[in-house]
Amino acid sequence: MSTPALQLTGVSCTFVSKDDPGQRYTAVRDVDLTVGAGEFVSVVGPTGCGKSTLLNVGAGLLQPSTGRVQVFGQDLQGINTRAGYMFQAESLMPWRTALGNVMAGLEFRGMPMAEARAQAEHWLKRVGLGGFGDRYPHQLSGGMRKRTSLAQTLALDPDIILMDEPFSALDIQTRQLMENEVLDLWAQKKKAVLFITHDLDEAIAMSDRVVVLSAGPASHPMGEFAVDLERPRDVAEVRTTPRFIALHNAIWDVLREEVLKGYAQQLKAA
Ligand SMILES: Nc1ncnc2c1ncn2[C@@H]1O[C@H](COP(=O)(O)OP(=O)(O)OP(=O)(O)O)[C@@H](O)[C@H]1O
Repeated sequence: MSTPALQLTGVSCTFVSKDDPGQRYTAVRDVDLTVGAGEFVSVVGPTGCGKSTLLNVGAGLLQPSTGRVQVFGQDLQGINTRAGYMFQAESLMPWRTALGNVMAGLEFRGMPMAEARAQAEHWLKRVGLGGFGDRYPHQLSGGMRKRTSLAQTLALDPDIILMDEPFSALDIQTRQLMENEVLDLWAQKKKAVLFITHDLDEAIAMSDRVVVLSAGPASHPMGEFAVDLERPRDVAEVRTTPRFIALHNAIWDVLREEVLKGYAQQLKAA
């Protein structure tokens, strides 16, 4: 097997509790998680189980309390420079146009201005925003802002793409369009993707593999499912196929109990 793009081995993350600074809270414990080069892996799990924590560990934004993180076989030190991120929250700079936003990362990397502009224009076109480069974020729809973020991430040509519920704020139609766009772009370049979502349908429709996390505390993977649906896929159409439904049932069997536990914990904490 080739060297994984991202490998977490025995990763645990313990925080000082937000509610009681005298207490420690172990969000994830002893997590092994691998994303192969070119593989699309989704992580699903109940709310608050530690999905974003694992993504932040993979991004190098959070150092695990114990465990090892390797990127293409090398121990990760500091920020994961081979990864690009796309988060749930809006990440565009409101004072920059769409083009300016896409150019920003390239400029920060020291790319000459003219080249950065050409690259950014290319990527805006690729995500269907060719004519919108001069618009500011507030002049774009939510879906267009997400597309701009996508162009921003892809323009940097990362080997690993980390996505934390990137489309959760979108309406269902726009969301499915974006999901299909991501799959098209992914199929062309086959980057390693670690995709975090609450939405099991989305996870199955997009991925090669779905990893199910248990409810916290000390969350850990409790099931892993290979998604053997043919590609290319249309995320709306694939949901109606018998194989999708069978996979959904199998994964939901594992996930249901954890979602209920996670929900009960939230109620207790409220
Ligand atoms: N910096 C921190 N300090 C204290 N606790 C934290 C910190 N970061 C995360 N946690 C806790 O760790 C747990 C996991 O959080 P995380 O955001 O990773 O969950 P999640 O699965 O991504 O949640 P959601 O599905 O709601 O987005 C939560 O209980 C959270 O409160």
